[in-house]
Amino acid sequence: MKVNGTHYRSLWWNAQDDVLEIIDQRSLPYEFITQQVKTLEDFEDAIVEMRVRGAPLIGATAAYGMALALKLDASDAHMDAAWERLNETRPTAINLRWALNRCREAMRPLPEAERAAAALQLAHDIADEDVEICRQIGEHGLKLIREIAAKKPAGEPVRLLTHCNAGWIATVDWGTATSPMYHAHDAGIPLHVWVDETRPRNQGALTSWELGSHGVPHTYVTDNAGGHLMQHGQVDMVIVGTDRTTRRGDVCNKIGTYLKALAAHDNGVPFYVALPSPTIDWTVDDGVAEIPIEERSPRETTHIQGTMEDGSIGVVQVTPEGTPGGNPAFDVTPNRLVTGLITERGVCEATPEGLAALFPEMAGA
Ligand SMILES: CSC[C@H]1O[C@H](OP(=O)(O)O)[C@H](O)[C@@H]1O
Repeated sequence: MKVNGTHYRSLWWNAQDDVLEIIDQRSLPYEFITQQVKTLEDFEDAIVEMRVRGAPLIGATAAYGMALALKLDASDAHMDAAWERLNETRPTAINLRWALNRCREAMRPLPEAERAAAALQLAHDIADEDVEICRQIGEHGLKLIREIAAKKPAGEPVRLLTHCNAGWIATVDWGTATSPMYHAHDAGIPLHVWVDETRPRNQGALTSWELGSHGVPHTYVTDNAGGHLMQHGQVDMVIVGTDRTTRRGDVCNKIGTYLKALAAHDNGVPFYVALPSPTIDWTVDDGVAEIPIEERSPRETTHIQGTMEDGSIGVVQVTPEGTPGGNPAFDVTPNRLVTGLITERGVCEATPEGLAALFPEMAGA
């Protein structure tokens, strides 16, 4: 999407320097900083430290990481070692494992001399595919928003709520949850988006940065405001992203998503999940029991980053010295609380049958 009028993807290949470039999201929304990712350690750091974040973007980044590894040493042993190192970076988003497996399975049969170029091309393909998948999610989500708009007086905005950042910077472009918003805004449908702050890393500020840059009206609210807004009829639809959705439609997403789903269910508010197919884990049924939930540093909860009075980026401690912090980074929303899944192939129920109908080649695998 555009940043100050210039189109960007969240990562891109710098052919002149033969290196991957990323937007360093640790500096957003305060500063727009790009970074070259040159070594495998750089790739690991970018994912672990969330310079790149969001399930699809993590997957695309990992694909470029494998390409670099094979450029350095195209042997099976080095490919497997790189697979292990990149797979260890973050445990929950399935796109990481999906991209690593897709690369390794494609490279294994090739002669070593062909692997580096083939892996780089595959990384480009994965990035381009993600852009198209997210665009298609936008088209299918637009239909849902248009249906709501049709029931409102002319000019009255469709009021959405979203959690975390499932935006264009969580993917290669468009975003997942935000793609329907951008498509609806561009189609002239009045919108207002309630943006959850999303502690502890405050990805809601990233969503606010994105929506503001695109001119989409929004309000940044505390994580705990969503239930109140829904109780008072202020939300027409919830759209969130996902880091891993099971074959029966259980949805793993940023911590707090489950609570939004409970509030939506209690208040009869449609709760939709924007779901690119690489984010479906076809090997898992029960998300609560089977999806590994990343436990991140307690410091992310006891401290918070922001812009200081002098304009510098600073970190302040919000708890007493020595207070222990807990930081589960995701939770799982059972499929019974999900109204529908917005995929690149259309919208389906959050059920095994719904997903199998859209992805028969995967469901039966
Ligand atoms: C389009 S996937 C976005 C997904 O990823 C985020 O997690 P994180 O910021 O920790 O990478 C969050 O769960 C979003 O919904």
